Amino acid sequence: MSDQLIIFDTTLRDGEQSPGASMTKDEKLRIARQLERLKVDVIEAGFAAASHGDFEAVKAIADAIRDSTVCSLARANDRDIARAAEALQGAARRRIHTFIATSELHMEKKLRMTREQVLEQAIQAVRFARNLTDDIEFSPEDGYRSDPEFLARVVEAVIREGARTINIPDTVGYAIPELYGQFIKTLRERVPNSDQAIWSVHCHNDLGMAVANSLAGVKIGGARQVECTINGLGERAGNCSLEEVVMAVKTRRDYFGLEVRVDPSQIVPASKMVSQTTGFVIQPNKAVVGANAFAHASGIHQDGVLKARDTYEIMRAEDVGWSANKIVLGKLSGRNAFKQRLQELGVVLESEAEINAAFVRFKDLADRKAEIFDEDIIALVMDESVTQDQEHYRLVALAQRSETGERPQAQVVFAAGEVEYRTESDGNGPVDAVLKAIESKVGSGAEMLLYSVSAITSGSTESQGEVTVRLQHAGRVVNGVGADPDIVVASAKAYLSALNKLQSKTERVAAQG
Ligand SMILES: CC(=O)SCCNC(=O)CCNC(=O)[C@H](O)C(C)(C)COP(=O)(O)OP(=O)(O)OC[C@H]1O[C@@H](n2cnc3c(N)ncnc32)[C@H](O)[C@@H]1OP(=O)(O)O
Ligand SMILES: CC(C)C(=O)C(=O)O
Repeated sequence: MSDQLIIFDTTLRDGEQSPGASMTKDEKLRIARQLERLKVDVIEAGFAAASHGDFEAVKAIADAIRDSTVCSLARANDRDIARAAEALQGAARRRIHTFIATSELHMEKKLRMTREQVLEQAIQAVRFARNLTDDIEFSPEDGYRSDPEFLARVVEAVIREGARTINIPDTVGYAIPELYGQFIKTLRERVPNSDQAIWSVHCHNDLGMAVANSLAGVKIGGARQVECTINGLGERAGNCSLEEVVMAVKTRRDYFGLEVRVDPSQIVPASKMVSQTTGFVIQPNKAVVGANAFAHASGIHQDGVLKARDTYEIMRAEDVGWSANKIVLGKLSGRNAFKQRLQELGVVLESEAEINAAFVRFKDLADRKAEIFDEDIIALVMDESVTQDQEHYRLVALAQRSETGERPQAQVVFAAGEVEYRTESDGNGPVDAVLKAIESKVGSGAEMLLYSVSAITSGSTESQGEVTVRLQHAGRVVNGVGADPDIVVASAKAYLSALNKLQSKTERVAAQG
């Protein structure tokens, strides 16, 4: 038996059957080119008989793709099969995939056909398709819920007619891995000409077992083709996810002993393209392609990964197309990850005491903010070095009240050396009230040349605000910077930081004479 596992991607056919995932011809063509870069063996481009648009999409893909086989699905009737063949005419390698349901339920209630009629229609369909092209795949729809004895008769007959691939779908995601694997194995043993075809699995994810079932079909059943989709897109709860099945086979080559042609470095680009095209967002904890798949947020894991990646990673982020793994700093992080990030940012803190003080402030910030970005750390360390060097004024507490139609009020407690001051004021806005309250006690007489606020971390209202205050007094100009998720607090810190600098300059001037 071959040790090559064929990857049959059906994102553009079964994936498109997800409600809301309909794609235009150009979108499908763009994804097909990415699937070719990914080196999937077969691209199921659509269902040519479904509509004029899908015919054109299958045709465009067949005309453009050179390195993967291009396939169209077709019901087991001449019209659908002829339409598929026509759309696929320009393909370098083409496949017609025809199907008909074989379970009692589907035959009786949906097709309203007897077993013998279904058997005959399957034979006629494959015979007709075989006259149009060599590469024919046959699927007994709802195969897993079909009577194995009848299923074996159908499969034997279509192989005799020239079907090269026999795909046994778990159409409604009812299978259990071990049972599905055994089902395929037993079926292969029952079909006398089974070795004249490649066996394939096509699993749906209704019970969340599509990948596990597909892998059992391979390992236990001996299937050598897996039908799958990018991001597990597909009818209802989706299909077997391509990225998971490929990385399982590659990562556990010791167990499966199989080769896949897929270039894993194209997985994440493909996943992003499909997500952006369909608007189906990828859950962060999705295996392989989720934003958190290679991210570490807790100190013990971060420490382990920094010392040896394989302590907590079984795959390399770069191998599947991420730029790198991620150490996400937050409240669960430890000193080692913090120090490493300082180093990466080129921030040099001289002593362990300085690092420890910055780390305490980092933990304090992390308690108030979900994720700490690089800019947060730089601001936090800058704040810290001012504090270490020259802190005379320190913010202790602050309260402010503003209401529509009322003048904002602020109460501030700050320390000047050993003495603590309580002060209050109103102002045009909450920031104005706070700064006026401080100035009313300090009486610096400094003129404010600049007040600016920026969100120093991207994306959300959770970001830290960074406030810069520039003061001028007696011919000297100083900048004070303060950062905090609350911009009124950041403003008070920035103002006090500028006052500290003014004061230390005053002291230096006084000392010099
Ligand atoms: C398990 C799967 O994913 S199967 C693929 C599912 N994908 C799709 O259905 C997407 C594309 N489908 C379509 O665009 C349309 O359903 C078409 C063009 C195929 C058919 O449209 P219509 O002719 O209007 O038929 P409609 O969809 O209402 O019903 C399906 C008909 O096909 C028959 N049929 C279903 N499966 C098959 C089959 N594999 N082979 C032959 N006939 C079939 C049904 O019995 C029904 O026949 P009836 O009209 O005599 O009752
Ligand atoms: C047509 C077949 C392969 C299918 O999509 C299914 O049964 O789920």
